Amino acid sequence: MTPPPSAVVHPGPDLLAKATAARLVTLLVDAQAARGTAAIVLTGGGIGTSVLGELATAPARDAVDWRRLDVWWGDERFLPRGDPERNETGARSALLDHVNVDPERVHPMPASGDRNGDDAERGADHYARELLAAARPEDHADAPSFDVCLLGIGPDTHVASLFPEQPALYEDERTAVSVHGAPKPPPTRVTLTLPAIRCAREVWLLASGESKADAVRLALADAGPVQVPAAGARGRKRTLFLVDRAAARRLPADLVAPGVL
Ligand SMILES: O=C1O[C@H](COP(=O)(O)O)[C@@H](O)[C@H](O)[C@H]1O
Repeated sequence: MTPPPSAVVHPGPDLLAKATAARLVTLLVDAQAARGTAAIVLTGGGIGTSVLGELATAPARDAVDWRRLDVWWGDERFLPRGDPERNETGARSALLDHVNVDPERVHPMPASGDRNGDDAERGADHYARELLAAARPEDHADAPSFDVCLLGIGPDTHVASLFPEQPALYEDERTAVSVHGAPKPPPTRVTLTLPAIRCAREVWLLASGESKADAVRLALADAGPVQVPAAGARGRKRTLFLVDRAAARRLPADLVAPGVL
């Protein structure tokens, strides 16, 4: 059974980003010690990219063997490679350009105009095949058992590019799909599905600022994932909400350590 989620509240966005980066160093070092390699799923968005920036300058960052890290993305805006709005572009300039990753182990999602042209559907199928090729028999799934999947939360409760009530949320087989008509620009995207996200040992949901307070409350309530996608993003071993005070403002007191809010 999937363990229930828990929440850690930090005073503000800066400490949230720094503390999450420190937590990531420990998780990746532990994963490499246990299994030889580690696999992370990156997110875009404001706080997600700040965490990557903090990881690039974290004092213990070189305790991680960056050559033995597999890097995946939870979603991507289907735009040309190098477009500043792509999550990949943000992750490269915040972190990946500053650490010694093996380019063969970095798996960006498809871009418009690359080998699949402007066909986001074909691009998503290609990504699903890459995930399948990386899965090992012991994963018992069509995607690897990522050590950690980072996800930002939108004010509408979206995670990755899974927006409330959209068809991608009904997907129970494919691990990556295209999204058309996303309510947040750009309208065309590629995203991991909930079954792929649930392959992760740990899912960390990041939220900062008052505009996320209702979304965080709903994501921790017993809401259905079609209405509240963040409520469906759960890790096999652990689901952690890493939030700042403003984003935690509407959480029930029993979910927050005394004196934190
Ligand atoms: O469009 C997206 O938005 C979410 C959340 O972004 P934020 O700036 O509100 O934190 C992000 O997690 C997702 O990866 C991205 O494509």
